[in-house]
Amino acid sequence: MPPSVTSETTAAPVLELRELRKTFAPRGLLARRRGVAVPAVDGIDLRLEQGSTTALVGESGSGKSTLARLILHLHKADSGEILFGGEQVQGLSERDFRRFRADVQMVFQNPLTSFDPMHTIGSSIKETMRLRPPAGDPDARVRELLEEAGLSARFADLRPRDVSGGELQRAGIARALSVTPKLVVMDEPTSALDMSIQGQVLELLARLQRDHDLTYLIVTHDLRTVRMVAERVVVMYLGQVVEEGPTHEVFDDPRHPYTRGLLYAHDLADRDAERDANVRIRGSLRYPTADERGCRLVGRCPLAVDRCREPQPLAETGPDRRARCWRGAQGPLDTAGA
Ligand SMILES: Nc1ncnc2c1ncn2[C@@H]1O[C@H](COP(=O)(O)OP(=O)(O)OP(=O)(O)O)[C@@H](O)[C@H]1O
Repeated sequence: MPPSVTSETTAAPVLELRELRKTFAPRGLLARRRGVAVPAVDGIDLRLEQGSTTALVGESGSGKSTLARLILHLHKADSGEILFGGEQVQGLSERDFRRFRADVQMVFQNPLTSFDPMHTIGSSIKETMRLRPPAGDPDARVRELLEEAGLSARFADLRPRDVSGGELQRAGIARALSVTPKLVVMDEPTSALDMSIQGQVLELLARLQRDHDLTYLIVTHDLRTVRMVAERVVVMYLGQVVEEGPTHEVFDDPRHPYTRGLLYAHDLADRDAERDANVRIRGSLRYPTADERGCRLVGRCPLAVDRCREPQPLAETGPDRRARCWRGAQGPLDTAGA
């Protein structure tokens, strides 16, 4: 999905996050194994430009969903700032907050659980539309929205269980658009769908983005989709951004071993047995202990050396690119010395 506008203006980004942080109270076995409480979102900075698509990737537990929920105000941040169109969301009046709630919409992974099974698709869309009522007849607007999402008007009278997964996801997209949002946050928008349908839904999203100048933030594990649709990618590990930049640059020349390991695990990097040992990220998420201040990947990284035990800033690795690895800051991972 290329951006619909290539703007060279200095207009405020649609969304900006500054030093956003959220820690949950420890729970369960995993928490007991942790040496120290690690924030689910740990000082994240992010800018989303109008009309762009950014993908948020990382293993389960890296904090992607928490970040999405903080943006949608489904969680309250412990600290940091969220700016929407240059305005602090925390300080908005009730009326302006209602406007913000309409401007930022969500498309869920599983449309079956996000639609009320007792209501028709049309009445669910009308319910959302109450946040920003249309100028004309709401029923006519529902039909128009469904048609725009590639569904006939008769879908308004059907219930979620009477339609296919792909059709319901289209209805979910129509529902998100019903309040003319500026930013749409999507959590694995196609992963619950058959392969054959996934492409069609991605095409629909691309068309709607062009037609409405929408900004997309896509949370996903599917790096192939990221390569197809997102011009920017943000890689998270244990609550931190470890790498970010233009997708094709990051995928062609990853500057953090974690990014390279993810690409390798998804068969998006050259594979052979010799390379395996230098590239593969070992084991599963491991939380740092209280005395560990360096790279959070250190126990799993095939390239780790003593220097990695020092704090690693998110360093420039090129125009509009950053990585949290001293090695990547020096150059491509295969050439930087230890
Ligand atoms: N409501 C909550 N209460 C306590 N801990 C939570 C809560 N939500 C998330 N966490 C913890 O925060 C960390 C980040 O989780 P999060 O769901 O944001 O990761 P994720 O990258 O989105 O994973 P997934 O891809 O599986 O959705 C995890 O350690 C998780 O256990």
